[in-house]
Amino acid sequence: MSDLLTAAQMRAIEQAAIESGDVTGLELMERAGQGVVEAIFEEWPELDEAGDVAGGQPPDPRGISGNRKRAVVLCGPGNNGGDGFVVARLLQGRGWEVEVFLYGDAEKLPPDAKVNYERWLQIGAVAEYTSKLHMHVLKGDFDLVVDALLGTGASRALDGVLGNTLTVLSASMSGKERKHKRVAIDNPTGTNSDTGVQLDFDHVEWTGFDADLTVTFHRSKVGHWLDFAADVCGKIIVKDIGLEAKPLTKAGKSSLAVPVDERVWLLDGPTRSLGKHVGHKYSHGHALILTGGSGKTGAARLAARGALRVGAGLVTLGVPPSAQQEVACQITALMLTRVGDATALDVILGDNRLNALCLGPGMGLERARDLAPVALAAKRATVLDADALSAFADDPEALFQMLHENCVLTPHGGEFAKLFPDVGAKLAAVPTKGPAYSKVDATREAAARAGCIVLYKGADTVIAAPDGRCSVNAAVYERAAPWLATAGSGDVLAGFITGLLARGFAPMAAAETGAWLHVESARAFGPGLIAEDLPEMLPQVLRALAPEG
Ligand SMILES: NC(=O)C1=CN([C@@H]2O[C@H](COP(=O)(O)OP(=O)(O)OC[C@H]3O[C@@H](n4cnc5c(N)ncnc54)[C@H](O)[C@@H]3O)[C@@H](O)[C@H]2O)[C@@H](O)CC1
Ligand SMILES: [K+]
Repeated sequence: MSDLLTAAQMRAIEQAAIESGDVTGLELMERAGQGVVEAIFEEWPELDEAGDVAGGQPPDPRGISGNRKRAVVLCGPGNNGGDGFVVARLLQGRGWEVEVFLYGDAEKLPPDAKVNYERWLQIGAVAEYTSKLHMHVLKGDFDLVVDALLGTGASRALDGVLGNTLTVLSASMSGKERKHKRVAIDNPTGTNSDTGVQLDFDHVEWTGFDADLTVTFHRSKVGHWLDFAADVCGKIIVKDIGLEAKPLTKAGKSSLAVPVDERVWLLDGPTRSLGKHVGHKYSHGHALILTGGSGKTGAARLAARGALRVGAGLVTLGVPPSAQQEVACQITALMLTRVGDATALDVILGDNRLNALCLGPGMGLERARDLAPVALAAKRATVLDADALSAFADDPEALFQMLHENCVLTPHGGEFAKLFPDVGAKLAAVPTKGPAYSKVDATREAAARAGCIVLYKGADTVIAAPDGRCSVNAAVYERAAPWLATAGSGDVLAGFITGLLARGFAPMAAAETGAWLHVESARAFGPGLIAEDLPEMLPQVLRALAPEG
């Protein structure tokens, strides 16, 4: 999958293509409409029978309409609506019966949309989009409903006519009983294409357009992978509309978000190690994972198992004396060392072969506060998770001052909001104007402030570096793994990242690769997963990726 674009980036690319004279806006709109129609028939070939009419040919004027497929196209007031008029015309050209509804004032349509509105008027009617529309659709025996109401220009709260109708339409026709398919053009109305967040609407159970398929153009948009949108896009198909990637300026490029895929592992996963002696355990690094006290060591043990499975040569658990017995009884391939306090840790870190640290899982707030300064002063690649983040909730600045560029912070939503309260508040706010602020923006801002990698967890995990690099590891669509939301799963993730750091992965690559493998391990196991299973699935996942690795 290629870069993910914001609405502004997409507009800039379109604008540059239009200004270069290579293509007109009208041509782009035609290609967009064609792309949607192609995607519909690729996804549902059965819809292409088009009654008794050959694809692409005008309908038989004798009108044997019994078998004709029927579509409702809902058009909005902008260019997304313009795409809808193109789709209506092309479907009709393939013999479909098409009903078109317009939300908004035809006189105020932007120029290209207006042209396509008028082209449609030559061959069909346009009805007003009213709050009663859903009744019509519900009663009708339609094969397809096309949402061309709002696309990348959706910018504010929905009004009652738009919101109520979409809610009733979606809510009353979900599930298998529904006969028709639903396609959203560019993004389902009710979502913001930058943030994936649901547009505001004063309705308790507001759902928006719940699509089976979302057809977008040139590149997928960031919002397709984040938040609520991932629940309602159905499936994403990206259609080429003849735009080249080049017009993004250098500044624009550095603000791209990229999706994480198997390349993060394949790049150097199978071979990455520290020294020339690939076969030696120290050449695969040595991770130190600090545990909590007696009765609280499970989380760190999970992390340690993850670090070992992902290929760290050695993994040692740093335990307080009170937990030594407990941990010793539980481990085999892992090692154990006493880390009673900060002084003890300082001594242990005199061994330079300890090249990656993990602080946080089950550690306890007090121990985390005590040990973090020494651990961070040692300047080893370090993962800070769970208690190592919460320990600084009252004074995040104290933590930021100690962090260095080889650190990876792995907060979930609650921890993120405590460490970066102003950023969290911006993310939670419902924007009424201006560009919307997404989880991508928030994670980037947090990484810049912390001066290290921030991995903001969720089904839509976002990973950012202080220099603006950013990637999205989304466990949605065909990668959905809802069973990953299980106790201890985050500890294993911290362990994966620590193990990769020990092997010499750069912090950003370690975070991306760890997050990607985490989801793959969950998918390989399937429902019923518990955190202990995640490290054990890794060999299978890695074998499938690089059998010789
Ligand atoms: N610009 C281009 O050249 C192309 C644009 N394309 C299509 O154009 C879309 C973007 O077009 P626009 O920028 O016109 O944006 P949209 O068509 O998404 O929406 C803009 C219109 O909706 C109104 N609006 C925004 N939020 C609203 C709300 N909550 N309730 C009611 N009305 C609201 C705005 O006032 C404006 O009239 C893309 O998503 C894509 O589908 C494609 O045709 C490809 C080419
Ligand atoms: K739409």
